[in-house]
Amino acid sequence: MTTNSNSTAAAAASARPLTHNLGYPRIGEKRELKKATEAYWAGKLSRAELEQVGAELRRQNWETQRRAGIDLIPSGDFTFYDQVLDTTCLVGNVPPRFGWKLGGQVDLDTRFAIARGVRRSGSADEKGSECGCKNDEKGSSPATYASEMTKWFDTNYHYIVPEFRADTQFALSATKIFDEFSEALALGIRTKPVLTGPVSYLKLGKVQDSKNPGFNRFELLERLLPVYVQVLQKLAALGAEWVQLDEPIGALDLNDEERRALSTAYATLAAAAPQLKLLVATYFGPLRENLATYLALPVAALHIDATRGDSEEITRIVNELPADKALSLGLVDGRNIWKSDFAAQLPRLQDALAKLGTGRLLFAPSCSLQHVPVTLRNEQKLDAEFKGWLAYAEEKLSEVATLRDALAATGAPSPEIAAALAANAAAAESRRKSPRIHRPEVKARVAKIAPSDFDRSSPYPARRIAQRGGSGAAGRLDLPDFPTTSIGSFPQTPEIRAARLKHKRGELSTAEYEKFIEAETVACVRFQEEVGIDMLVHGEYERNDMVEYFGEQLDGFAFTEHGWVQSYGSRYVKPPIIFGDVARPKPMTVRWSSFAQSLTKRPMKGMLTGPVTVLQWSFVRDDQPRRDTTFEIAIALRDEVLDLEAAGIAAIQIDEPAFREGLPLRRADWAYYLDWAVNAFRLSAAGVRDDTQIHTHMCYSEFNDIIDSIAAMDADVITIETSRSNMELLGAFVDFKYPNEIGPGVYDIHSPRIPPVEEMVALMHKAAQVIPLENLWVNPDCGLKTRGWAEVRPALANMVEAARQIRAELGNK
Ligand SMILES: Nc1nc2c(c(=O)[nH]1)N[C@@H](CNc1ccc(C(=O)N[C@@H](CCC(=O)N[C@@H](CCC(=O)N[C@@H](CCC(=O)O)C(=O)O)C(=O)O)C(=O)O)cc1)CN2
Ligand code: MET
Ligand SMILES: [Zn+2]
Repeated sequence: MTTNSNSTAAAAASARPLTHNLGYPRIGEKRELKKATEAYWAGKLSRAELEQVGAELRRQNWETQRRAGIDLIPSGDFTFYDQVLDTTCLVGNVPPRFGWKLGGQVDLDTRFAIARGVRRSGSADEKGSECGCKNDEKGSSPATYASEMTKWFDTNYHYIVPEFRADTQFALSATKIFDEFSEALALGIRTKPVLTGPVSYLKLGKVQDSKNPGFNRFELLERLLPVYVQVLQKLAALGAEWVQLDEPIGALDLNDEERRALSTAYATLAAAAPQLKLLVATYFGPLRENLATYLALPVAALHIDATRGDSEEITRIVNELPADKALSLGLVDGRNIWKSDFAAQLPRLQDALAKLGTGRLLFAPSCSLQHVPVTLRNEQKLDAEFKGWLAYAEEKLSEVATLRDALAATGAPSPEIAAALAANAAAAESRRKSPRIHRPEVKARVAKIAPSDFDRSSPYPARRIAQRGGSGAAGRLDLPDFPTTSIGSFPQTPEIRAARLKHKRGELSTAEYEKFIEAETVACVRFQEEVGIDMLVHGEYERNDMVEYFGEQLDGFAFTEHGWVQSYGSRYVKPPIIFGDVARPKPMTVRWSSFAQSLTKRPMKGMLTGPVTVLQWSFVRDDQPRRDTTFEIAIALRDEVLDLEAAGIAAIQIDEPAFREGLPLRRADWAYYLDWAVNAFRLSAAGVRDDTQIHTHMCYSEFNDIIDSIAAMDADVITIETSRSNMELLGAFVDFKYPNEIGPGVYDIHSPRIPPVEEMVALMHKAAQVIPLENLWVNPDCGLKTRGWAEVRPALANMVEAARQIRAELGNK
């Protein structure tokens, strides 16, 4: 059996740095994992068949990485849902409400239950019923709601939030990490198992303990460490040589206690498993004031993100790294799809090599490759020049190996290496010089932005009168008190997705496809009228995704066929690629908004995705600041907003659900971001007349610390997600005295549950205590695209009834 530990020896012998990888996408190049998982949930695939798909994906991934020239290949990075959830199962931290008892093994169905909740038996678990935005799948029984889900750092990936209580106990409760190591070993690959580190695990979770709400979860470290010790010892016994522990919290603001927890944890772990080489990985940002702590951890190697670090810090690390430690340089960007620029990297690497020597240097991508698509091989439709600029996961691994080979070569490089370097330089040059990237007219428009372009003509109180009337005058919109509306999308049924696929394949003409979408839109408008909603939406049936759809219509964006990335569980996104200056060749949404408005006398809300969200959910260019790209998008959206207004649309929603996610990981960097992000939104919105109502929508909570910036966006109406937190979120809006109109969500769209009228009335009462009555709207938490009609019909009918009751009780008209 040839195992990869031989390559460790080989590397030492030939004195070249080791290559390794932190994690590989598990979804499969054709989304095999999604299809199998959803089939299993639907009862169409057996547990054994699902496990078989998993095993096959792991085998392929390991083989791919070996072929690419990676010495230390990860295991344990595969997961059927989420790697943090896998850690929860490993350490037996299953929340008590799932009825699992410490001492047993956590099986696959319990994993899925934690992630998705358990419904009352008998309710269909259909494909479209998963949560749409962020959170849990509260089943009909309160004992079985899912664990919360939240954003993984500043990515569009969501992890399952660990829950802690004062009485939480841990025990080794899953064999997955051992099984996968042995599985790979049987294939001749001695992998490097990957675990979420204990301190990040605690930091990224939250206390859910009604008896001890103020409990400090770091007190659990002592109880948690023995399980990690057991895991490490068992891995060592199975033959592991290296183990990777992810502690990405190094990129966050940490307090002294958290830093101490890192020191304590690794002192314990290193002492308990002296035969193992521990590699602690941090990524997504520089270490700053956490640097000394990480440098002092008693481990074999420290991995840092060299694509997001600052270069002075990296130089310091190279110079100050203790002699008993190796440095893993994450030099190939795991968060973007661009090819590396070797010429820019090699000098710095040569310097690191000269200082550290081959034995103390490892090469890797910056972070797990789960944030990029699998392989470029299947992209048939990208033109050769453009494709030549890109690297997905598989290609990034080859880059790591090439960089190592180029550096390890003594004397003249081999012809292969020389050719690889030349090809890389040619690609970089072609991209730098491409006329497709630079559009002087776009840059000229950005340069011409005037301070007044960020401001509406009048302040909100005057706009309010123009829009909704007041002081005896009628406004442009005839709305009752507590107007009802929805957030935009209606159910994206399998029929709609199937029709779009047929259209894409050329099996359905554009005329036929549009006729089909029109019919769906008509039905949606009729439904909203019948149920009695005041401000309508067209349903967004024509959209595959709220970002990809705009990417497909804007210049400067490319879209891919297979560029899927996991967003959460079995839900994936295909982020468009922003490669050049952004421009709008023609109106994007006017056709559908006008069509929908023509069907009804009620106001039809135009529906756009905001500049920050488009940026945040795309792969972005790395040759200009994010701010500049966002302003280009904002100008394109501004033109669209004005076209909608000219087409007679009286209310336009500009969604910014990723506004919070875009916030830098370090508080010290917030002010700069908030300044340009707010301005980008204002630029997109401010061109309209006073009587055109601008809405925005956000569905990721925790606005408390940025509420003043949200107010500064100056939307006339903001709809936000609040129902799950029982309106807790509104606290921020009260303390701050949010000046404009607000629709706090009263219907949790992440759940298949139909909210009863009384419940929504009660939520409105809560909101009415803290928000001026005349500012309140009634709406769901988010769009309805992931729900089914069977739930949406009665839920919206109940919502309208709730608004009627509130109006009768508290309203004037
Ligand atoms: N970009 C983005 N990020 C976001 C969100 C979002 O809406 N968009 N919401 C938040 C939560 N994240 C989410 C991410 C994905 C989905 C989601 O529903 N994804 C769909 C894919 C959406 C899509 O692009 N659909 C395409 C392609 C659909 C498809 O798979 N078609 C089938 C065939 C159709 C069929 O028969 O089902 C195929 O190609 O094989 C379309 O509708 O055209 C999925 O994984 O199932 C929901 C929420 C945060 N981040
Ligand atoms: C993730 S926010 C979604 C907003 C969008 N307008 C929708 O309703 O789907
Ligand atoms: Zn939303």
